[in-house]
Amino acid sequence: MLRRKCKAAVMAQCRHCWRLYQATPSHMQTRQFKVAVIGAAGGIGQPLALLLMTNKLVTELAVHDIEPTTGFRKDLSHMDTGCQVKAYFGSDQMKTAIKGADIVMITAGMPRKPGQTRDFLFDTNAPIVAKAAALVSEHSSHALVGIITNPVNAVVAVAAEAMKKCGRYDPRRLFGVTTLDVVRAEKFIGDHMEINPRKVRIPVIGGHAGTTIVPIFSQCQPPFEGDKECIESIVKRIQTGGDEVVKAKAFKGSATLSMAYAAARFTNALMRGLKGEPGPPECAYVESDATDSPFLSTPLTFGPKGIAKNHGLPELDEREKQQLKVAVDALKKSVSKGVKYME
Ligand SMILES: NC(=O)c1ccc[n+]([C@@H]2O[C@H](COP(=O)([O-])OP(=O)(O)OC[C@H]3O[C@@H](n4cnc5c(N)ncnc54)[C@H](O)[C@@H]3O)[C@@H](O)[C@H]2O)c1
Ligand SMILES: O=C(O)C[C@H](O)C(=O)O
Repeated sequence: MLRRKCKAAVMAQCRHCWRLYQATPSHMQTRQFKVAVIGAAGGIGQPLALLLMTNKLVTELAVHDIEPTTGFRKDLSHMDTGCQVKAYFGSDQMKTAIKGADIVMITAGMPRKPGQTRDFLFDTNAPIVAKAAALVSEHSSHALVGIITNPVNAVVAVAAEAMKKCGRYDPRRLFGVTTLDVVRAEKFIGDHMEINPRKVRIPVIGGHAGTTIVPIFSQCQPPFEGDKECIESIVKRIQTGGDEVVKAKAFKGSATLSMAYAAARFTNALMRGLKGEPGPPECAYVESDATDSPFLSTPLTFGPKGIAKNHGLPELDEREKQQLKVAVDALKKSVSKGVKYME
């Protein structure tokens, strides 16, 4: 049947002044996105869900946790943002939450306590990530997957192996979320230079733990103002930002609100890519051939299939080259640990 172009004008009422205005009929609106948050009832999951509810690109939000999510969903469902929220809980419902999702953000798993390293969480969190990754492969293989769960450096490799086992691994679609390192770098540099942190752009490459976090001050925009000692002290603060929060929260978890903010920024960048309207490059931990480490965070431009362009290593000064070398040695071990776990 030949389809005629619909010229119908739909009148809608402005919620502020009550005047009628011409609106786009719903069948002509551009398709927007279903995002699933796994581990949604947790410290990061709840504020992330809240931020995603307010993003106009998200039309369906699926919240899943092993803990009940019904009350949390009811709460979100009263928001007049135009995003429909659906709740799922228990291991059996994870697949339904994931089904048809354009983006799956995985934040399920244990956070660390003072004195623990992120690596300490591996045994608990690796099976959770492996299961979620396998379900994405089986039920929504086109989805872009952001892994927030620690230790990111190792569990992203776990997810990749789980997807390979299902025969559905696409390296353009799997990301370890390292945006919090970028957010911290921009904030600490902005404060130091007494400028708005939102005006700062700096690539933070490597991984997401201690010395694997490599902020590239030589490429900071606007150019960084400060001496070598000053750079060293801010680098150290970015690398230990997570420890700073873990210590301050004193056995009540790790970064949740700043992480939710960072994850919402990252999810928004992925959605802009899916729409074919990418913003500036964002760093994330992805399969990479830029160094000897099979995974590395570098600046990426997103597109309809995930990574449209991996910009690879930025230009590095001598100090940054040394830092990257240390990072790559550690990352190779973390990735091997993840791969071995899935053998
Ligand atoms: N990538 C980063 O920059 C970054 C930053 C902060 C925290 N993290 C990590 O994110 C993870 C979550 O942190 P949090 O503070 O939200 O922890 P949390 O304990 O508050 O929340 C985790 C949630 O995951 C749920 N969960 C556990 N197993 C699950 C499963 N099998 N299926 C579904 N849900 C499950 C729990 O019920 C809980 O609600 C931790 O591993 C933490 O280390 C990463
Ligand atoms: O430090 C942690 O354990 C959480 C997270 O990785 C962070 O950087 O804040």
